[in-house]
Amino acid sequence: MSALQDQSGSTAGVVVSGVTKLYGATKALAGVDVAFRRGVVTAVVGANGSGKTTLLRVVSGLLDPSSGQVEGPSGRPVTGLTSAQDAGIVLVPQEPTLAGHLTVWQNVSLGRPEAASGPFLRDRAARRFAAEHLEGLLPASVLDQVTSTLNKSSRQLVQLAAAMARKPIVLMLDEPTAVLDEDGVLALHALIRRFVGEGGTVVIVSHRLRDVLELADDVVVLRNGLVNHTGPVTPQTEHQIVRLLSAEERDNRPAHRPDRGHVVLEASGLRGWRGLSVDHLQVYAGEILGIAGQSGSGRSRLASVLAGAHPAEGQVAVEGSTFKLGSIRSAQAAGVAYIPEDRQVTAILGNQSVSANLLVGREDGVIRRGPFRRRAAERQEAADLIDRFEVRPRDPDRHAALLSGGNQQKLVVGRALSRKAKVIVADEPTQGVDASARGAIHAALASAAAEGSAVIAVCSEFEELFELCDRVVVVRDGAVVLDRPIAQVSQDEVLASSLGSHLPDSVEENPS
Ligand SMILES: Nc1ncnc2c1ncn2[C@@H]1O[C@H](COP(=O)(O)OP(=O)(O)OP(=O)(O)O)[C@@H](O)[C@H]1O
Repeated sequence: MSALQDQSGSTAGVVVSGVTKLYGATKALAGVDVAFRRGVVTAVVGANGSGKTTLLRVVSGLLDPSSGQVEGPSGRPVTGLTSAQDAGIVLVPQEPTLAGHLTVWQNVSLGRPEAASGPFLRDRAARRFAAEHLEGLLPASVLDQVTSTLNKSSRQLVQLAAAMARKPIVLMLDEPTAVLDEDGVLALHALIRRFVGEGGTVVIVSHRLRDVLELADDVVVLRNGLVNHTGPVTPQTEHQIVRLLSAEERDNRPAHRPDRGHVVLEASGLRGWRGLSVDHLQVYAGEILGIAGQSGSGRSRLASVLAGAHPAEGQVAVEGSTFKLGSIRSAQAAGVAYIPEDRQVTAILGNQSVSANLLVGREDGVIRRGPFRRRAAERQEAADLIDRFEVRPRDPDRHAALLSGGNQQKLVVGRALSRKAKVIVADEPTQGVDASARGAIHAALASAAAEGSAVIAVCSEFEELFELCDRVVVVRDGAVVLDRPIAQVSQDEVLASSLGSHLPDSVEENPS
């Protein structure tokens, strides 16, 4: 960290002056003036598409601003990637940039002179170098693992170790906690506190209010590419942010659902895929079943088998008819809609329009009459979905790749929920979306259940689990270890069973 201590007494880490960024007619940044202080964590919050990622990319030299300028910690202007790197500005992006086929130690050490001789890594030195930077984030046992075999949370922590290995003075984090499990969040928070304690500057983009309130000293709220509010985090901040972010007052509570109906999905004897072992699971019409568990527990594996996205032994039936496990097509034909976890990789057709992404695969009477597609009806349906799921900008013809991360996610969710499926399997349905869209997605899942669908949602956040679901199953080591109505279980019990630990007797006697 000597680079940090070498800095002059100035309190300004980064100064952004009059920065605009245009993408054709879209003004992603419309004249941003903001300073990120040294020794301080600044949270940047705002609705999906408000310009947060664009601001981080401009500051870290990945994007040239259309006008305005950025000054780094030494007071020198940042004019591109190299000058940002020279200024010690390091970005950890939303989408991981690791080389999946390399080991963890190779990814952390890549490009570091301390670990190389010429263009080649010195294996022992590089491994030692990587181990130092991984400490406190992940156990040393992962050093030799091929990075693509790690779960998302661990990959994100490797990305963070690789960023710290670049000896940053300014650390820019774009949604770092979106994919982290609870341990990962704690490790990240500890690392950030240490780093700012030594004089570093941290800028963190996050949709999780918890990050802002627990971690940040300053907060910057962006709205439509402009700074809408900036100031210290105080006890009033939570209320202020929620008010500033919700475009309109909305009732986020799910609609009332009737009592659950008949069995819609029934799984039995599921075996395989890294120890998955579920004897029997039923999901009923009108209910939202939450799947909880630690990262790596098998919660996402179970969801993807139920959705036909991964083969396994055993059977899954929808209203009595089995479909072919491992065949999404067969599951879809049986009435299953799937919102996968890695949606930007597996679900977005980047070079297709927003409207094509929303309507892909739709063959129902709204869209088609006999052999003909109904173009006007298609446009209307796409416009309705854009409104309902708050996709921004409201442009059905825009390439999906040009949307912000949260808005791409709304496309995948909107597509799945518009099909009137019998079963909806949603893996982290609100990951990365803003507070307002989160409410819209919860309401859409609740209304699908109210109309008789069986909804299955993988929830890593307790808040979402308890707000959204009627029943919870907890998965540990590939097996269901708890299955309970949500009204009869406490957060402590869910946590304890996911960890395989026991609660003190007094708590076990009084669940809820
Ligand atoms: N390469 C691009 N081409 C065209 N428009 C873009 C491009 N990248 C971003 N935009 C647009 O710029 C605006 C700001 O996007 P940005 O990714 O900065 O938002 P964000 O606040 O990070 O959103 P999120 O919370 O969803 O990640 C959006 O309207 C987006 O559609």
